Amino acid sequence: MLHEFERILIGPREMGLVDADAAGSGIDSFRLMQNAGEAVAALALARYPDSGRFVVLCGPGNNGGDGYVAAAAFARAGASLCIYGIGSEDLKGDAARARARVEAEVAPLSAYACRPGDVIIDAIFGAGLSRDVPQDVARIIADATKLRLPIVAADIPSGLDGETGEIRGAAFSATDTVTFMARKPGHLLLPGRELCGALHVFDIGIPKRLVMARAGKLWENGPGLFSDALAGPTAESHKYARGHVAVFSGGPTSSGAARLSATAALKAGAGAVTLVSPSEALAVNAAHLNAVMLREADSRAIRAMLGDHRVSAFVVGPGYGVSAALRELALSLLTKPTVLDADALTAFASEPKSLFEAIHAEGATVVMTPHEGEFGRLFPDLASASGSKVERARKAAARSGAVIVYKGSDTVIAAPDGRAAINTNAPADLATAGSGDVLAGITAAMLAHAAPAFEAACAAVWIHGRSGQVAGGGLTAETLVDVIPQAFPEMV
Ligand SMILES: NC(=O)C1=CN([C@@H]2O[C@H](COP(=O)(O)OP(=O)(O)OC[C@H]3O[C@@H](n4cnc5c(N)ncnc54)[C@H](OP(=O)(O)O)[C@@H]3O)[C@@H](O)[C@H]2O)[C@H](O)CC1
Ligand SMILES: [K+]
Repeated sequence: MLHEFERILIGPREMGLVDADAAGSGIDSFRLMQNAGEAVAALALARYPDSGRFVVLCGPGNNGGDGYVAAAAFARAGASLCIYGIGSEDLKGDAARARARVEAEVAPLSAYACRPGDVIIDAIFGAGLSRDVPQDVARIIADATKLRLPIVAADIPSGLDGETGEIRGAAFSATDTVTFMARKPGHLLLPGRELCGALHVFDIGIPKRLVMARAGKLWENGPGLFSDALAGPTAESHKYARGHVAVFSGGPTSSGAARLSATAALKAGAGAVTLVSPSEALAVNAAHLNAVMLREADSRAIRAMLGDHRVSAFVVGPGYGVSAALRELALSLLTKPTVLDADALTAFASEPKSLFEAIHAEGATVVMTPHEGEFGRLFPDLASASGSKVERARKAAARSGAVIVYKGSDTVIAAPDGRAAINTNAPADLATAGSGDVLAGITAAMLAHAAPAFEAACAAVWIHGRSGQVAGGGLTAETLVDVIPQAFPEMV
Protein backbone atom coordinates (compact mmCIF):
# COMPACT_ATOMS: atom_id res chain seq x y z
CA MET A 1 0.00 0.00 0.00
CA LEU A 2 1.25 3.45 -0.94
CA HIS A 3 1.25 6.06 1.83
CA GLU A 4 2.90 9.14 0.40
CA PHE A 5 4.53 11.37 2.98
CA GLU A 6 2.41 14.22 1.70
CA ARG A 7 -0.79 12.54 2.87
CA ILE A 8 0.36 11.99 6.43
CA LEU A 9 -1.41 13.98 9.11
CA ILE A 10 0.27 14.45 12.45
CA GLY A 11 -1.29 15.74 15.65
CA PRO A 12 0.15 18.77 17.43
CA ARG A 13 1.24 16.65 20.38
CA GLU A 14 3.08 14.20 18.13
CA MET A 15 4.66 17.13 16.27
CA GLY A 16 6.00 18.36 19.61
CA LEU A 17 7.61 14.93 20.08
CA VAL A 18 9.11 15.16 16.58
CA ASP A 19 10.65 18.51 17.56
CA ALA A 20 12.13 16.92 20.67
CA ASP A 21 13.43 13.96 18.64
CA ALA A 22 15.00 16.38 16.17
CA ALA A 23 16.72 18.29 18.97
CA GLY A 24 17.79 14.97 20.50
CA SER A 25 19.38 13.90 17.25
CA GLY A 26 21.53 17.03 17.20
CA ILE A 27 19.41 19.22 14.94
CA ASP A 28 19.54 22.89 15.95
CA SER A 29 16.00 23.74 17.11
CA PHE A 30 16.58 27.48 16.66
CA ARG A 31 17.47 26.82 13.04
CA LEU A 32 14.08 25.10 12.65
CA MET A 33 12.32 28.12 14.12
CA GLN A 34 14.25 30.42 11.80
CA ASN A 35 13.26 28.33 8.82
CA ALA A 36 9.63 28.37 9.97
CA GLY A 37 9.45 32.12 10.59
CA GLU A 38 11.27 32.98 7.38
CA ALA A 39 8.90 30.79 5.38
CA VAL A 40 5.95 32.70 6.84
CA ALA A 41 7.53 36.07 6.01
CA ALA A 42 8.49 34.97 2.48
CA LEU A 43 4.96 33.82 1.75
CA ALA A 44 3.45 37.03 3.12
CA LEU A 45 5.85 39.26 1.16
CA ALA A 46 5.11 37.36 -2.04
CA ARG A 47 1.34 37.39 -1.50
CA TYR A 48 1.04 41.00 -0.33
CA PRO A 49 3.84 43.02 -1.97
CA ASP A 50 1.79 46.22 -1.66
CA SER A 51 0.79 45.78 1.97
CA GLY A 52 0.25 49.03 3.92
CA ARG A 53 1.97 47.42 6.90
CA PHE A 54 2.68 43.97 8.19
CA VAL A 55 1.34 43.55 11.72
CA VAL A 56 3.03 40.63 13.45
CA LEU A 57 1.07 39.29 16.43
CA CYS A 58 3.22 37.11 18.65
CA GLY A 59 2.10 34.74 21.41
CA PRO A 60 3.91 33.50 24.51
CA GLY A 61 5.33 30.26 23.06
CA ASN A 62 7.27 29.03 20.05
CA ASN A 63 4.52 30.06 17.65
CA GLY A 64 5.30 33.57 18.85
CA GLY A 65 8.97 32.74 18.24
CA ASP A 66 8.14 32.06 14.59
CA GLY A 67 6.46 35.48 14.57
CA TYR A 68 9.59 37.26 15.90
CA VAL A 69 11.71 35.54 13.24
CA ALA A 70 9.21 36.67 10.58
CA ALA A 71 9.30 40.22 12.00
CA ALA A 72 13.08 40.33 11.67
CA ALA A 73 12.72 39.15 8.06
CA PHE A 74 10.19 41.91 7.30
CA ALA A 75 12.57 44.47 8.79
CA ARG A 76 15.45 43.18 6.65
CA ALA A 77 13.18 43.41 3.59
CA GLY A 78 12.44 47.05 4.43
CA ALA A 79 8.70 46.43 4.82
CA SER A 80 6.50 48.61 6.99
CA LEU A 81 6.13 46.72 10.25
CA CYS A 82 4.42 46.72 13.67
CA ILE A 83 4.90 44.03 16.30
CA TYR A 84 2.57 43.19 19.15
CA GLY A 85 3.29 40.47 21.68
CA ILE A 86 1.87 38.63 24.69
CA GLY A 87 4.34 38.31 27.57
CA SER A 88 7.20 39.28 25.33
CA GLU A 89 9.42 39.89 28.38
CA ASP A 90 8.85 36.38 29.77
CA LEU A 91 9.65 34.32 26.71
CA LYS A 92 11.84 31.25 27.05
CA GLY A 93 14.26 29.27 24.95
CA ASP A 94 14.22 29.68 21.18
CA ALA A 95 11.32 32.16 21.33
CA ALA A 96 13.29 34.42 23.68
CA ARG A 97 16.27 34.19 21.35
CA ALA A 98 14.11 35.12 18.35
CA ARG A 99 12.63 38.05 20.30
CA ALA A 100 16.10 39.29 21.25
CA ARG A 101 17.04 39.55 17.59
CA VAL A 102 14.18 41.93 16.83
CA GLU A 103 15.30 45.54 17.02
CA ALA A 104 11.90 47.17 16.49
CA GLU A 105 9.65 47.99 19.43
CA VAL A 106 7.24 45.26 20.59
CA ALA A 107 3.94 46.67 21.92
CA PRO A 108 1.56 44.71 24.14
CA LEU A 109 -0.97 42.73 22.11
CA SER A 110 -3.92 44.41 23.83
CA ALA A 111 -2.80 47.75 22.29
CA TYR A 112 -3.36 46.59 18.70
CA ALA A 113 -6.23 48.31 16.89
CA CYS A 114 -6.93 46.83 13.44
CA ARG A 115 -6.96 49.23 10.55
CA PRO A 116 -7.68 48.83 6.83
CA GLY A 117 -4.54 48.02 4.83
CA ASP A 118 -3.02 45.87 7.59
CA VAL A 119 -1.78 42.42 6.73
CA ILE A 120 -1.77 40.35 9.91
CA ILE A 121 0.85 37.73 10.60
CA ASP A 122 -0.86 35.50 13.12
CA ALA A 123 1.76 33.92 15.37
CA ILE A 124 -0.23 34.02 18.61
CA PHE A 125 -1.00 30.34 19.21
CA GLY A 126 -0.05 27.26 17.26
CA ALA A 127 0.33 23.67 18.35
CA GLY A 128 0.32 24.65 22.03
CA LEU A 129 -3.20 26.10 22.21
CA SER A 130 -4.64 24.48 25.29
CA ARG A 131 -7.84 26.38 26.09
CA ASP A 132 -10.17 29.09 24.76
CA VAL A 133 -8.31 32.17 23.54
CA PRO A 134 -8.12 35.10 25.98
CA GLN A 135 -10.51 38.03 25.59
CA ASP A 136 -8.10 40.51 24.02
CA VAL A 137 -7.23 37.92 21.36
CA ALA A 138 -10.94 37.24 20.73
CA ARG A 139 -11.47 40.99 20.35
CA ILE A 140 -8.69 41.28 17.73
CA ILE A 141 -10.06 38.25 15.88
CA ALA A 142 -13.52 39.86 15.76
CA ASP A 143 -12.14 43.22 14.55
CA ALA A 144 -9.90 41.65 11.89
CA THR A 145 -12.79 39.53 10.66
CA LYS A 146 -15.07 42.57 10.45
CA LEU A 147 -12.48 44.49 8.40
CA ARG A 148 -11.71 41.38 6.28
CA LEU A 149 -8.00 41.88 6.81
CA PRO A 150 -5.67 39.46 5.05
CA ILE A 151 -4.21 37.04 7.60
CA VAL A 152 -1.20 34.80 7.16
CA ALA A 153 -1.19 32.23 9.96
CA ALA A 154 1.94 30.57 11.27
CA ASP A 155 1.28 26.83 11.58
CA ILE A 156 -2.46 27.15 12.25
CA PRO A 157 -4.89 30.06 12.67
CA SER A 158 -4.89 31.06 16.34
CA GLY A 159 -7.93 29.70 18.15
CA LEU A 160 -8.15 26.64 15.94
CA ASP A 161 -7.42 23.35 17.67
CA GLY A 162 -4.88 21.50 15.54
CA GLU A 163 -6.05 18.12 16.76
CA THR A 164 -9.82 18.44 16.44
CA GLY A 165 -10.40 21.26 13.94
CA GLU A 166 -12.65 22.92 16.51
CA ILE A 167 -12.68 26.59 17.45
CA ARG A 168 -11.52 27.39 20.97
CA GLY A 169 -13.64 30.45 21.74
CA ALA A 170 -12.76 32.35 18.55
CA ALA A 171 -10.36 31.79 15.66
CA PHE A 172 -8.85 33.78 12.83
CA SER A 173 -10.07 33.03 9.35
CA ALA A 174 -6.78 33.07 7.48
CA THR A 175 -6.16 33.82 3.83
CA ASP A 176 -3.04 31.64 4.01
CA THR A 177 -1.65 29.20 6.52
CA VAL A 178 1.99 28.13 6.47
CA THR A 179 2.50 24.89 8.35
CA PHE A 180 5.63 22.89 8.86
CA MET A 181 6.65 19.42 7.62
CA ALA A 182 3.13 17.92 7.60
CA ARG A 183 -0.47 18.97 7.98
CA LYS A 184 -2.33 18.53 11.25
CA PRO A 185 -5.81 16.92 11.50
CA GLY A 186 -7.28 20.32 12.41
CA HIS A 187 -6.26 21.67 9.00
CA LEU A 188 -8.65 19.18 7.31
CA LEU A 189 -11.45 18.60 9.82
CA LEU A 190 -14.33 21.06 9.85
CA PRO A 191 -14.72 23.83 10.73
CA GLY A 192 -10.93 24.13 10.77
CA ARG A 193 -10.47 23.44 7.07
CA GLU A 194 -12.50 26.51 6.19
CA LEU A 195 -10.40 28.77 8.42
CA CYS A 196 -6.98 27.93 6.97
CA GLY A 197 -7.35 29.58 3.56
CA ALA A 198 -4.66 28.32 1.21
CA LEU A 199 -2.58 25.80 3.11
CA HIS A 200 1.17 25.68 2.44
CA VAL A 201 3.34 22.92 3.86
CA PHE A 202 6.95 23.99 4.29
CA ASP A 203 9.90 21.69 4.92
CA ILE A 204 11.84 23.31 7.78
CA GLY A 205 14.54 20.65 7.73
CA ILE A 206 13.36 17.89 10.06
CA PRO A 207 14.25 14.53 8.50
CA LYS A 208 11.09 12.88 7.18
CA ARG A 209 11.90 9.64 8.95
CA LEU A 210 11.54 11.44 12.30
CA VAL A 211 8.10 12.70 11.29
CA MET A 212 7.07 9.25 10.02
CA ALA A 213 8.22 7.63 13.25
CA ARG A 214 5.80 9.71 15.34
CA ALA A 215 2.89 9.91 12.90
CA GLY A 216 -0.12 7.84 13.94
CA LYS A 217 -2.06 5.96 11.33
CA LEU A 218 -3.91 8.97 9.95
CA TRP A 219 -3.90 10.26 6.38
CA GLU A 220 -5.76 12.50 4.03
CA ASN A 221 -7.87 10.15 1.91
CA GLY A 222 -6.63 9.63 -1.64
CA PRO A 223 -5.64 7.00 -4.19
CA GLY A 224 -2.33 6.37 -2.46
CA LEU A 225 -4.28 4.70 0.33
CA PHE A 226 -6.22 2.29 -1.82
CA SER A 227 -4.97 2.00 -5.39
CA ASP A 228 -2.82 -1.08 -4.70
CA ALA A 229 -5.72 -2.84 -3.01
CA LEU A 230 -8.05 -2.06 -5.89
CA ALA A 231 -5.69 -2.87 -8.71
CA GLY A 232 -5.52 -6.51 -7.59
CA PRO A 233 -3.89 -9.32 -9.45
CA THR A 234 -6.21 -9.49 -12.46
CA ALA A 235 -5.52 -8.39 -16.01
CA GLU A 236 -5.59 -4.67 -16.74
CA SER A 237 -8.78 -4.80 -18.79
CA HIS A 238 -10.70 -6.47 -15.97
CA LYS A 239 -9.35 -4.27 -13.26
CA TYR A 240 -12.72 -3.11 -12.08
CA ALA A 241 -15.24 -5.48 -13.59
CA ARG A 242 -15.55 -8.22 -11.06
CA GLY A 243 -17.56 -9.51 -8.14
CA HIS A 244 -21.26 -9.80 -7.61
CA VAL A 245 -23.12 -7.39 -5.33
CA ALA A 246 -26.55 -8.12 -3.87
CA VAL A 247 -28.63 -5.18 -2.63
CA PHE A 248 -31.76 -5.61 -0.49
CA SER A 249 -34.75 -3.53 -1.52
CA GLY A 250 -37.46 -2.04 0.69
CA GLY A 251 -41.17 -2.22 -0.05
CA PRO A 252 -42.92 -0.81 -3.15
CA THR A 253 -43.04 2.80 -1.95
CA SER A 254 -39.46 2.94 -0.71
CA SER A 255 -37.57 0.89 -3.27
CA GLY A 256 -35.76 3.79 -5.00
CA ALA A 257 -32.95 3.98 -2.45
CA ALA A 258 -31.88 0.36 -2.99
CA ARG A 259 -32.10 0.81 -6.77
CA LEU A 260 -29.72 3.76 -6.49
CA SER A 261 -27.29 1.61 -4.49
CA ALA A 262 -27.59 -1.20 -7.02
CA THR A 263 -27.00 0.97 -10.09
CA ALA A 264 -24.12 2.72 -8.31
CA ALA A 265 -22.51 -0.66 -7.58
CA LEU A 266 -22.81 -1.58 -11.24
CA LYS A 267 -21.35 1.73 -12.43
CA ALA A 268 -18.52 1.32 -9.92
CA GLY A 269 -17.53 -1.87 -11.69
CA ALA A 270 -19.23 -4.75 -9.91
CA GLY A 271 -19.31 -7.58 -12.44
CA ALA A 272 -22.96 -8.26 -11.63
CA VAL A 273 -25.56 -6.75 -9.33
CA THR A 274 -28.76 -8.33 -8.06
CA LEU A 275 -31.55 -6.43 -6.39
CA VAL A 276 -33.21 -8.69 -3.84
CA SER A 277 -36.77 -7.50 -3.53
CA PRO A 278 -39.83 -8.32 -1.44
CA SER A 279 -42.48 -9.88 -3.69
CA GLU A 280 -44.75 -6.84 -3.45
CA ALA A 281 -41.97 -4.56 -4.83
CA LEU A 282 -40.92 -6.85 -7.69
CA ALA A 283 -43.12 -5.10 -10.23
CA VAL A 284 -41.95 -1.57 -9.43
CA ASN A 285 -38.32 -2.67 -9.32
CA ALA A 286 -38.65 -4.55 -12.61
CA ALA A 287 -40.10 -1.46 -14.23
CA HIS A 288 -37.00 0.57 -13.34
CA LEU A 289 -34.12 -1.82 -13.91
CA ASN A 290 -32.23 -3.02 -16.94
CA ALA A 291 -28.72 -4.24 -16.27
CA VAL A 292 -29.38 -4.94 -12.59
CA MET A 293 -30.86 -8.40 -12.03
CA LEU A 294 -33.90 -8.90 -9.88
CA ARG A 295 -34.65 -11.69 -7.45
CA GLU A 296 -37.40 -12.27 -4.94
CA ALA A 297 -36.33 -12.03 -1.31
CA ASP A 298 -37.39 -15.28 0.30
CA SER A 299 -35.40 -17.31 2.78
CA ARG A 300 -34.44 -19.85 0.13
CA ALA A 301 -32.95 -17.13 -2.08
CA ILE A 302 -30.99 -15.63 0.79
CA ARG A 303 -29.63 -19.04 1.79
CA ALA A 304 -28.65 -19.66 -1.82
CA MET A 305 -26.79 -16.35 -2.08
CA LEU A 306 -24.96 -16.97 1.18
CA GLY A 307 -23.82 -20.32 -0.18
CA ASP A 308 -22.91 -18.99 -3.63
CA HIS A 309 -19.22 -18.15 -3.79
CA ARG A 310 -19.86 -15.79 -6.74
CA VAL A 311 -21.93 -13.45 -4.53
CA SER A 312 -19.24 -11.32 -3.00
CA ALA A 313 -20.84 -8.42 -1.10
CA PHE A 314 -24.18 -7.22 0.28
CA VAL A 315 -25.78 -3.84 0.81
CA VAL A 316 -28.61 -3.66 3.29
CA GLY A 317 -30.42 -0.69 4.79
CA PRO A 318 -31.26 1.93 2.14
CA GLY A 319 -35.03 2.41 2.12
CA TYR A 320 -35.57 -0.91 3.86
CA GLY A 321 -37.65 0.28 6.82
CA VAL A 322 -36.57 -0.10 10.43
CA SER A 323 -37.75 -3.41 11.88
CA ALA A 324 -36.79 -6.51 13.84
CA ALA A 325 -36.83 -8.37 10.52
CA LEU A 326 -34.12 -6.03 9.22
CA ARG A 327 -31.99 -6.76 12.27
CA GLU A 328 -32.34 -10.47 11.65
CA LEU A 329 -31.56 -10.10 7.96
CA ALA A 330 -28.46 -7.98 8.62
CA LEU A 331 -27.11 -10.44 11.18
CA SER A 332 -27.70 -13.32 8.78
CA LEU A 333 -25.58 -11.69 6.06
CA LEU A 334 -22.38 -11.26 8.05
CA THR A 335 -20.64 -14.31 6.59
CA LYS A 336 -19.92 -12.17 3.51
CA PRO A 337 -18.61 -8.60 3.20
CA THR A 338 -21.56 -6.34 3.99
CA VAL A 339 -22.33 -2.64 3.86
CA LEU A 340 -24.76 -1.59 6.59
CA ASP A 341 -26.31 1.76 5.78
CA ALA A 342 -29.31 3.92 6.74
CA ASP A 343 -32.14 1.84 8.25
CA ALA A 344 -29.80 -1.08 8.93
CA LEU A 345 -27.95 1.23 11.35
CA THR A 346 -31.05 2.74 12.94
CA ALA A 347 -32.55 -0.75 13.39
CA PHE A 348 -29.82 -1.52 15.93
CA ALA A 349 -30.23 1.73 17.90
CA SER A 350 -31.90 -0.07 20.81
CA GLU A 351 -29.42 -2.94 20.85
CA PRO A 352 -26.16 -2.00 19.16
CA LYS A 353 -24.26 -4.52 21.27
CA SER A 354 -25.96 -7.45 19.54
CA LEU A 355 -24.63 -6.21 16.20
CA PHE A 356 -21.12 -5.50 17.47
CA GLU A 357 -20.88 -8.89 19.19
CA ALA A 358 -22.00 -10.66 16.01
CA ILE A 359 -19.43 -8.78 13.91
CA HIS A 360 -16.63 -9.63 16.33
CA ALA A 361 -17.73 -13.27 16.73
CA GLU A 362 -17.97 -13.76 12.98
CA GLY A 363 -14.76 -11.82 12.25
CA ALA A 364 -17.03 -10.20 9.68
CA THR A 365 -16.01 -7.74 6.99
CA VAL A 366 -18.48 -4.91 7.57
CA VAL A 367 -18.53 -1.29 6.51
CA MET A 368 -21.01 0.94 8.35
CA THR A 369 -21.81 4.32 6.83
CA PRO A 370 -23.51 6.45 9.49
CA HIS A 371 -24.21 10.14 9.12
CA GLU A 372 -24.16 12.24 12.27
CA GLY A 373 -27.67 11.19 13.43
CA GLU A 374 -27.12 7.48 12.80
CA PHE A 375 -23.74 7.64 14.51
CA GLY A 376 -25.42 9.17 17.55
CA ARG A 377 -27.99 6.36 17.66
CA LEU A 378 -25.40 3.59 17.51
CA PHE A 379 -22.71 5.23 19.63
CA PRO A 380 -24.52 7.76 21.86
CA ASP A 381 -21.69 8.05 24.37
CA LEU A 382 -19.08 8.64 21.65
CA ALA A 383 -21.22 11.17 19.78
CA SER A 384 -21.39 13.42 22.83
CA ALA A 385 -17.78 12.86 23.92
CA SER A 386 -15.18 15.57 23.52
CA GLY A 387 -12.28 14.97 21.15
CA SER A 388 -11.99 14.88 17.42
CA LYS A 389 -14.21 13.25 14.81
CA VAL A 390 -11.24 11.01 14.03
CA GLU A 391 -11.08 9.78 17.62
CA ARG A 392 -14.82 9.16 17.74
CA ALA A 393 -14.72 7.21 14.49
CA ARG A 394 -11.72 5.17 15.66
CA LYS A 395 -13.43 4.26 18.92
CA ALA A 396 -16.61 3.31 17.07
CA ALA A 397 -14.62 1.08 14.72
CA ALA A 398 -12.79 -0.63 17.57
CA ARG A 399 -16.01 -1.17 19.49
CA SER A 400 -18.06 -2.46 16.58
CA GLY A 401 -15.39 -4.38 14.69
CA ALA A 402 -16.56 -2.64 11.50
CA VAL A 403 -14.93 -0.06 9.32
CA ILE A 404 -16.78 3.16 10.06
CA VAL A 405 -17.49 5.75 7.38
CA TYR A 406 -18.52 8.68 9.57
CA LYS A 407 -20.16 10.85 6.95
CA GLY A 408 -20.25 14.63 6.61
CA SER A 409 -18.41 17.27 4.59
CA ASP A 410 -15.30 15.95 6.34
CA THR A 411 -16.09 12.24 6.18
CA VAL A 412 -13.76 10.18 8.35
CA ILE A 413 -13.04 6.53 7.54
CA ALA A 414 -11.73 4.48 10.47
CA ALA A 415 -10.72 0.85 10.86
CA PRO A 416 -10.80 -1.26 14.03
CA ASP A 417 -6.97 -1.40 13.98
CA GLY A 418 -6.74 2.40 14.34
CA ARG A 419 -6.05 3.40 10.73
CA ALA A 420 -8.06 6.45 9.73
CA ALA A 421 -8.41 8.86 6.83
CA ILE A 422 -10.06 12.25 6.44
CA ASN A 423 -11.76 12.83 3.10
CA THR A 424 -11.46 16.25 1.51
CA ASN A 425 -12.74 15.99 -2.07
CA ALA A 426 -16.50 16.11 -1.51
CA PRO A 427 -18.23 19.21 -2.88
CA ALA A 428 -21.15 20.69 -0.93
CA ASP A 429 -23.53 19.57 -3.71
CA LEU A 430 -23.08 15.98 -2.53
CA ALA A 431 -25.36 16.65 0.43
CA THR A 432 -28.42 15.68 -1.57
CA ALA A 433 -31.16 13.05 -1.25
CA GLY A 434 -29.95 9.61 -2.30
CA SER A 435 -26.27 10.52 -2.16
CA GLY A 436 -25.72 8.12 0.76
CA ASP A 437 -27.41 5.28 -1.13
CA VAL A 438 -24.97 5.84 -3.98
CA LEU A 439 -22.02 5.72 -1.59
CA ALA A 440 -23.27 2.43 -0.10
CA GLY A 441 -23.42 0.91 -3.58
CA ILE A 442 -19.93 2.08 -4.56
CA THR A 443 -18.59 0.70 -1.27
CA ALA A 444 -20.09 -2.72 -1.99
CA ALA A 445 -18.56 -2.67 -5.47
CA MET A 446 -15.14 -2.00 -3.95
CA LEU A 447 -15.64 -4.89 -1.49
CA ALA A 448 -16.68 -7.04 -4.45
CA HIS A 449 -13.36 -6.13 -6.09
CA ALA A 450 -11.89 -7.98 -3.09
CA ALA A 451 -10.45 -4.85 -1.55
CA PRO A 452 -10.07 -5.09 2.25
CA ALA A 453 -12.76 -3.15 4.11
CA PHE A 454 -10.70 -0.06 5.02
CA GLU A 455 -9.28 0.36 1.53
CA ALA A 456 -12.69 -0.34 -0.03
CA ALA A 457 -14.31 2.33 2.12
CA CYS A 458 -11.55 4.87 1.43
CA ALA A 459 -11.83 4.21 -2.30
CA ALA A 460 -15.61 4.49 -2.28
CA VAL A 461 -15.66 7.77 -0.34
CA TRP A 462 -13.03 9.26 -2.63
CA ILE A 463 -14.74 8.10 -5.85
CA HIS A 464 -18.06 9.38 -4.48
CA GLY A 465 -16.49 12.78 -3.81
CA ARG A 466 -14.87 12.91 -7.21
CA SER A 467 -18.16 11.90 -8.84
CA GLY A 468 -19.71 14.87 -7.07
CA GLN A 469 -17.07 17.13 -8.60
CA VAL A 470 -17.61 15.68 -12.06
CA ALA A 471 -21.42 15.91 -11.80
CA GLY A 472 -21.08 19.54 -10.70
CA GLY A 473 -23.61 22.00 -9.29
CA GLY A 474 -27.25 20.96 -9.18
CA LEU A 475 -26.37 17.28 -9.18
CA THR A 476 -28.95 14.68 -8.25
CA ALA A 477 -28.35 11.13 -7.07
CA GLU A 478 -29.10 9.99 -10.63
CA THR A 479 -26.60 12.28 -12.32
CA LEU A 480 -24.09 11.28 -9.67
CA VAL A 481 -24.48 7.60 -10.53
CA ASP A 482 -24.03 8.32 -14.23
CA VAL A 483 -20.59 9.88 -13.81
CA ILE A 484 -19.08 7.29 -11.44
CA PRO A 485 -17.01 5.65 -14.23
CA GLN A 486 -15.37 9.04 -14.96
CA ALA A 487 -14.40 9.46 -11.33
CA PHE A 488 -12.00 6.57 -10.92
CA PRO A 489 -8.44 7.49 -10.03
CA GLU A 490 -5.85 7.05 -12.73
CA MET A 491 -3.94 4.12 -11.39
CA VAL A 492 -0.54 2.90 -12.40
N1 LIG B 1 8.43 21.26 13.99
C1 LIG B 1 7.67 22.31 14.03
O1 LIG B 1 6.55 22.25 13.52
C2 LIG B 1 8.14 23.51 14.69
C3 LIG B 1 7.20 24.42 15.11
N2 LIG B 1 7.50 25.55 15.73
C4 LIG B 1 6.44 26.40 16.18
O2 LIG B 1 6.19 26.09 17.52
C5 LIG B 1 4.80 26.05 17.74
C6 LIG B 1 4.48 25.29 18.97
O3 LIG B 1 5.06 25.97 20.04
P1 LIG B 1 4.57 25.81 21.54
O4 LIG B 1 5.41 26.66 22.37
O5 LIG B 1 4.52 24.37 21.87
O6 LIG B 1 3.05 26.28 21.50
P2 LIG B 1 2.37 27.69 21.18
O7 LIG B 1 3.35 28.69 20.83
O8 LIG B 1 1.27 27.42 20.22
O9 LIG B 1 1.64 28.10 22.54
C7 LIG B 1 2.11 27.73 23.83
C8 LIG B 1 2.00 28.89 24.78
O10 LIG B 1 0.72 29.47 24.68
C9 LIG B 1 0.06 29.39 25.94
N3 LIG B 1 -1.35 29.17 25.71
C10 LIG B 1 -1.93 28.14 25.10
N4 LIG B 1 -3.24 28.34 24.98
C11 LIG B 1 -3.51 29.53 25.53
C12 LIG B 1 -4.69 30.30 25.72
N5 LIG B 1 -5.86 29.85 25.27
N6 LIG B 1 -4.60 31.48 26.34
C13 LIG B 1 -3.42 31.94 26.78
N7 LIG B 1 -2.26 31.26 26.63
C14 LIG B 1 -2.31 30.07 26.02
C15 LIG B 1 0.75 28.28 26.66
O11 LIG B 1 0.57 28.47 28.03
P3 LIG B 1 0.29 27.21 28.99
O12 LIG B 1 -0.15 27.81 30.26
O13 LIG B 1 -0.78 26.40 28.33
O14 LIG B 1 1.57 26.47 29.05
C16 LIG B 1 2.19 28.46 26.20
O15 LIG B 1 2.79 29.52 26.88
C17 LIG B 1 4.25 25.51 16.48
O16 LIG B 1 2.88 25.79 16.35
C18 LIG B 1 5.12 26.20 15.45
O17 LIG B 1 4.56 27.45 15.12
C19 LIG B 1 8.93 25.91 15.93
O18 LIG B 1 9.13 27.23 15.69
C20 LIG B 1 9.86 25.17 14.98
C21 LIG B 1 9.59 23.75 14.91
K1 LIG C 1 -0.92 30.91 14.64
